[in-house]
Amino acid sequence: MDTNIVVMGTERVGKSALTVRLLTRRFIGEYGDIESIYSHSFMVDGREISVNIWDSPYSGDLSVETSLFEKKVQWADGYILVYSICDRASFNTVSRLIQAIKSTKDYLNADKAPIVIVGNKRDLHHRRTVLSEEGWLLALKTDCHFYEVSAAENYHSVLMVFHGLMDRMKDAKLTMKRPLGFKGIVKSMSAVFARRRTDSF
Ligand SMILES: Nc1nc2c(ncn2[C@@H]2O[C@H](COP(=O)(O)OP(=O)(O)OP(=O)(O)O)[C@@H](O)[C@H]2O)c(=O)[nH]1
Repeated sequence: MDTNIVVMGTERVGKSALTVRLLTRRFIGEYGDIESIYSHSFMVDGREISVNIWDSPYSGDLSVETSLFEKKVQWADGYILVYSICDRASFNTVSRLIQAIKSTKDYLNADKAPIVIVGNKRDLHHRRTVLSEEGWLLALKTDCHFYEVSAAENYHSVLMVFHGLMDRMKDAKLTMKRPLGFKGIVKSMSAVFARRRTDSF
């Protein structure tokens, strides 16, 4: 059984660091800007769930009409929206992303979207510009889960983020949705790269 998760947020907030931490338990420091879809298996309630994780760079354009954004929203069963606690603009973007995902879902007449908000770089608390309370409040207002983590320092808190999302998806009975096989992944990726060649999004 496959389920799809997309990781979104502005540049340099640690999307790749979180994804790589989950997959390898390691923090390697620099990740480049390669866009990837990874596969990973989770045990949830004694059942193995195969998850495709799309580590996706920020396109800057959140309009519902944007086909790439719409494609990501449509592809995913759950969303991890990342900001850096040292970067207020990245927090504001997460707030806009939540609205954009919700309106895209409405526009597509699709199911409710399980979303987890992640404040990353918790180890840099001396440079913090976004309070934990602001993250909690945003989550409360938008009916999302919230975690503050450090991909640099800790594997378990990162694992909690993904498990938290899986639980929400299970509650929404979305893990039973359509499978996306390898062909589907390749198709999504080639759509992304085809668009990249013609468009600087
Ligand atoms: N101190 C600290 N640095 C982090 C943490 N997570 C990521 N970084 C650093 O932040 C920078 C950006 O991390 P990436 O994982 O590449 O961020 P990204 O969001 O994937 O960036 P783009 O690919 O540009 O969209 C790198 O230098 C990482 O080492 C963290 O938890 N703490």
